[in-house]
Amino acid sequence: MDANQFLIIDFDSTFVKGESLDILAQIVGKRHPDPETLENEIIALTSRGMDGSISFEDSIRTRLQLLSPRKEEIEELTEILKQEISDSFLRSKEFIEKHSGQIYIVSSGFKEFICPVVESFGIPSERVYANTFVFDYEGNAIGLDPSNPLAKDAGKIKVVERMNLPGKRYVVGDGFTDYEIRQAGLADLFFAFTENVSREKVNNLADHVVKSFEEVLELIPDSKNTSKGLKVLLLENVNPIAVELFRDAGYEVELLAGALDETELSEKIKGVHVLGIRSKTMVTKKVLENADKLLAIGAFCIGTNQINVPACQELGIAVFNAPYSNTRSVVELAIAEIILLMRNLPDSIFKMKSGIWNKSAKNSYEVRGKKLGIIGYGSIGSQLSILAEGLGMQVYYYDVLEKLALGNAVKCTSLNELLAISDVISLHVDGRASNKNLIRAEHFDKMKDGVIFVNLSRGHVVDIDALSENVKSGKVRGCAVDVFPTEPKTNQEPFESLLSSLPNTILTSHIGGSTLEAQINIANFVPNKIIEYMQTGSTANNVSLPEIQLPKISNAHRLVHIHENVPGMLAEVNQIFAKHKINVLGQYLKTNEKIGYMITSVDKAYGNEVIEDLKNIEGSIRLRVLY
Ligand SMILES: NC(=O)C1=CN([C@@H]2O[C@H](COP(=O)(O)OP(=O)(O)OC[C@H]3O[C@@H](n4cnc5c(N)ncnc54)[C@H](O)[C@@H]3O)[C@@H](O)[C@H]2O)C=CC1
Ligand SMILES: O=C(O)CCC(=O)C(=O)O
Repeated sequence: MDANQFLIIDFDSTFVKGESLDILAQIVGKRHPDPETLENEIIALTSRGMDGSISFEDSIRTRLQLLSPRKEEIEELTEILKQEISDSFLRSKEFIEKHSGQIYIVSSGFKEFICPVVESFGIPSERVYANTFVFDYEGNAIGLDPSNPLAKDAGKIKVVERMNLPGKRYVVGDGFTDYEIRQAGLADLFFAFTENVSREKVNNLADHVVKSFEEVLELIPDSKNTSKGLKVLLLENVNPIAVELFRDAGYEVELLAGALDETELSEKIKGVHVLGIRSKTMVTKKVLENADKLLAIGAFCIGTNQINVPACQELGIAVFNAPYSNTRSVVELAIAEIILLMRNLPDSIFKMKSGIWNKSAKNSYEVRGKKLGIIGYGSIGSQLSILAEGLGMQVYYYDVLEKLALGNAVKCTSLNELLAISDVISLHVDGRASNKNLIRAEHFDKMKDGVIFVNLSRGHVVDIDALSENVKSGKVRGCAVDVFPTEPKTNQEPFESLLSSLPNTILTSHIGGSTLEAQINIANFVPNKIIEYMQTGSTANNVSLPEIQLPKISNAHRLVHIHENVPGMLAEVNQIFAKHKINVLGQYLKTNEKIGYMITSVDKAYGNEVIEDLKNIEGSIRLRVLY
């Protein structure tokens, strides 16, 4: 059992073999005129209270009135109960002692006889929630403390609500009132415990019916598998491998074929822990405001401009992408398109399909010796540079960052220099907002007459009207466009573009990265990064939070604290650990200009107070208990 798991155990007929008040009836019966009737009445009232056929409040009050036990009779009961501990609990004594910090007894019985029984298992009276007797001056129990919520119907619900345990809660018991905790949404699982008694009505409601405490322990989910109950929403038809990987790791996965618009996604995102998208889904501020559970976003592509990354950063949401998985596919398409356009093939193919035979060398050129200008010399641009050189092209490039020239490529010091020199221009910048209309009318004016123009980067980077005008005028002799300012959300939606009827023009449906190889690479890469992040806190390769990759520490508990990057955070967090006598085994903090990301491994389980204290530090953004 891990630090964020808690067991809530019933006492009567669960921790001990019988119903305490039934046993008490036998003891009290020794001084009663009609012991048999008393016993039968008590047993019947117990049973009807336990299976929910009368209210618990009525059941306990009537039983107490009938019994009126004396102090020494309660002491006698305690001694009997010590001998009546359920066999499987006795066998699990070592486990209970070891994890007693996470075990609570919640019973409608009485502390007076429960505490002495469970304390021998290391469970102190503070973790026993039960009724207490009210005694008269002669030591007779005349009632029960009415202010205790357990004296009333639905008492267990109130108690567990107040306990506010910070993690997974598992209820073990044989009665309807135990199930009610789960029904109220305050427990993750309810185990109907049938080692001593089996109540059909209760069993039917349980998540698991168990014959022993060992069975409970076997069925408690491995909390290191932090994915249990977590929801993944995958959009835009990501490869099924991703679905399998998340399902294998225990996530609940929903896969949709298309993208969703802002309104649809704002609704759909509620309750989702991990969102997977490709390039079309816009993760806007509004979507994030509705993302009540979101911990991570996977962009199953290179570009992340469709995601409001700064907002994710402020909310402590990790954003992962696949920075290299489809690079080669885009480069190959760019090469293919450059060759096709240099040979004027789109028009020749069209003519042939229309029944026109036109054997001609007009407007048909080799790529060898031509000048290729690459705008954006990142992963794609620089790989295109190598392949194009292999075909005999002379490569020129322009980038806003200082980039090492590969092979014989020549760096241009300005965009205008590149535009003026190139026979072919290929765009490979990222989709940052400032790149909107990076290439517009004034830039086409600066290009050579008869230039070939390729855009496989992002639609908004080129002014489509200007491109269209320049193709029509012949300034641009041919163009290939894979990305558009507005793209259909699904394959069922129609596509319209100004460019559709232009000569020597290749239009593709944003398929630069759509090869089987690339999609398989991405579908493996992104889920694995996210699963690792969810389990260990490792942010390696994410684009929103500071990056930390961690060594595994065994026999430790780990939590993640994401906070505003303000002075003194490390000290404040560690003061809290010191205050609670928790020893730090490993700690990693990395900051960027806005936030700090801190992972701490500690030597022992921490309770709600620690978590609350950490959450209450001014500037805390998010606290995740990993294990
Ligand atoms: N059509 C498709 O299916 C695909 C499209 N892409 C697009 O290609 C883009 C580039 O991908 P990578 O090369 O992997 O990214 P990258 O980040 O490695 O390279 C982008 C380069 O562009 C440079 N840059 C940005 N703005 C610039 C500007 N205004 N002028 C000059 N240089 C500028 C950057 O400094 C960087 O070196 C992606 O961001 C994505 O939008 C990526 C994969 C598939
Ligand atoms: O394959 C896709 O859906 C998008 C590819 C892309 O544009 C990217 O990787 O940035």
